[in-house]
Amino acid sequence: MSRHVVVQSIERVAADVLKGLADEGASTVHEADGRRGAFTPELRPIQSGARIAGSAVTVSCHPGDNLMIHAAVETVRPGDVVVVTTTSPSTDGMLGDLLATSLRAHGAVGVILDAGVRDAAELREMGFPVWARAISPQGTVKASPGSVNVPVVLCGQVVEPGDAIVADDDGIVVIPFSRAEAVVKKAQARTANEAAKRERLAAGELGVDMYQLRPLLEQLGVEYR
Ligand SMILES: O=C([O-])CC(=O)C(=O)O
Ligand SMILES: [Mg+2]
Repeated sequence: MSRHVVVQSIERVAADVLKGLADEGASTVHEADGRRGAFTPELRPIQSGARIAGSAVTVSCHPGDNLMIHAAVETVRPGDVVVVTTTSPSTDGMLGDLLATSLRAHGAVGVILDAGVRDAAELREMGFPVWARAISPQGTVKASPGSVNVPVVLCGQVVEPGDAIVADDDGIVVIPFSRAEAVVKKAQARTANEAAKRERLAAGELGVDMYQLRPLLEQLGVEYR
C-alpha cells in the first residue's frame, strides 16, 4: 500500500456555518472555541482586509515541489480553503497566480500555505487571498509524491480534512468539523456582548470598572499614588 494518497471525497462544513464563521472572523471564533485553534503567527496574509472561512482541503508536499497542489485541484469544491504543508521547512514560491486561477476555477476561496508564495501582485489584483510563510520568486518542480486530504500539522495545530478554517488580517484559526456549528453560535453571542461593551467604553466607562478589576488590582498589591 502506498504511503501517499489522494482522498477524493471528504465531509464538509455546511455553507451557512462557514458564512457565519467568516462573518465573525478569526479572533472571535478562536475565543468562542475556548481559545483553541489559533495558528502561530508565522503565516501572514499577503493582502489586506480579506476574511474567509472554508472547509479544509489539506495538502502535504515535498519541499520545493508543488506537484501535490496540482493533484489537489480536482478534489476542491466551492467554498474550500486549501491548506498546504511541506514535509520539511521551505520558503520556496510553491503557488502563484496560475495555480490560484486553477484553484479558484474549482471554487477555492483561499490558500493557507506553510511555504512561500509568488506572483504576489497578481494574486492581490485577482483578489485571491493567501496566507504564507514568505513571498519568494524561487520556483519549484513537479516531481515528488505527497498526499491530499490527510491530517496535517502546521503552526502548532492539527488540521483534518473538512475542518473549518477561518483566516483574516489577524491570522488563521482551525475549528474541528464536529464543533463548527456550535462555535459559530458562541461566536455570534460573543459579538453581541462585545457590541454592548464597545458602547460603554465609547461612553468613557473604564475597563477596570466594566471588568470589575479593582479588587484584583488591590489583591495584586498595585498601589495607586
Ligand atoms: O507555476 C508554478 O509552479 C507556481 C506559479 O508561479 C504559479 O502558479 O503561477
Ligand atoms: Mg507564476
